[in-house]
Amino acid sequence: MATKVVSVAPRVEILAKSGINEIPTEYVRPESERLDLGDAFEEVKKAAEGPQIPVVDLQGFDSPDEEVRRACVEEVRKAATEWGVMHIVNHGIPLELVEQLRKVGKEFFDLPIEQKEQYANDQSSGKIQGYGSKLANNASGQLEWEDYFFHLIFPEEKINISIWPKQPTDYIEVTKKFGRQLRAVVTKMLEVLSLGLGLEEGKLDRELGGMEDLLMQLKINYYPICPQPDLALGVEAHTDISALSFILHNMVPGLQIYYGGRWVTAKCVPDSIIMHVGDCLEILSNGQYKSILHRGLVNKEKVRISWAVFCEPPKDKIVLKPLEELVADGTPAKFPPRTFEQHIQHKLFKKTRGDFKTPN
Ligand SMILES: O=C(O)CCC(=O)C(=O)O
Ligand SMILES: [Fe+2]
Repeated sequence: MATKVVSVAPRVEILAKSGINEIPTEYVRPESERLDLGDAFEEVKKAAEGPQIPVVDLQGFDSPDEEVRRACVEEVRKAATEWGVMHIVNHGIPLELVEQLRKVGKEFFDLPIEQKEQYANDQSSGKIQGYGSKLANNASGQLEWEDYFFHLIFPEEKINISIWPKQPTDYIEVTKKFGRQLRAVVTKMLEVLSLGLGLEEGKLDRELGGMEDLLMQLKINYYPICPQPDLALGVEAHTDISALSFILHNMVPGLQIYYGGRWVTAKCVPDSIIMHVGDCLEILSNGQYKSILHRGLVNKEKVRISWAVFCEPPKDKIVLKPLEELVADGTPAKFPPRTFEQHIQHKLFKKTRGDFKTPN
């Protein structure tokens, strides 16, 4: 009888709950990477000194006063240029809705494993939406300390609701509502970022596919408690392939940004949403806005959950390249033209080859 070889991703939640004191070797990072790893709670204490991720207030952009609007654009431009990441406050999403989103996501992950497995994705057959854990994608077999749930949330016509969690029963309603609200923030941020580049305010949204084609993918990252946080990573160092990424979390620290030659741990800023510049925006802006290297630490005390929403152009419809307005004799194009799909393949190729220290 022929046996089918299936690669089953181990669920980190099961490992974490098994009571082990030492993590399996696949989760142990290489020695060079381990030098500056640590428990996220310890690292965030150290972050009190040193550089901080900028906090940007978006309220100014709605002001009737042109000066106030301009100051807001400048604040965002500076953060996107120097850091490529910022905490946004007064983003406009009702805080009760953010709380509901956190609640339904947590309730899904609180379900028994067998129930979550009914939503398992199947990466080998291209079914990437659903419940999953990282599959080793290089020879070292290196794994990350997290499970996740991944699905499209916007535009609604493109959603496949049949793969969304049915439990808790309000998951769908709350998550859809959040998707709509976040799309309004995306519109606004792309306006601000366009103006920051001296472009007309609708430019970046259109270049990325606009209301019909720009996709918003939600990834709920679930990082169980880890007995050896100084050996593991929840998410290894990477830049996001998206145009923009938004992150909410359950106020447990973990996110680190590579800035000024060292890892800076993000503080938990109440009522804020984190926004990253991703590779696509770095390309369109000809490198003016930076797609930064970041990673996720784990800890010994608390489960961390984060909600990452990746805003992406369609895979093949658009050729991404530095915008004409930003290319001149003295500032040549820094990136060759490529579709989003080609960009993904290019990055995967570099990664499987092992030279992933400076992704892009
Ligand atoms: O959990 C986080 O804070 C970051 C997650 C992340 O970088 C990602 O999912 O791409
Ligand atoms: Fe990321």
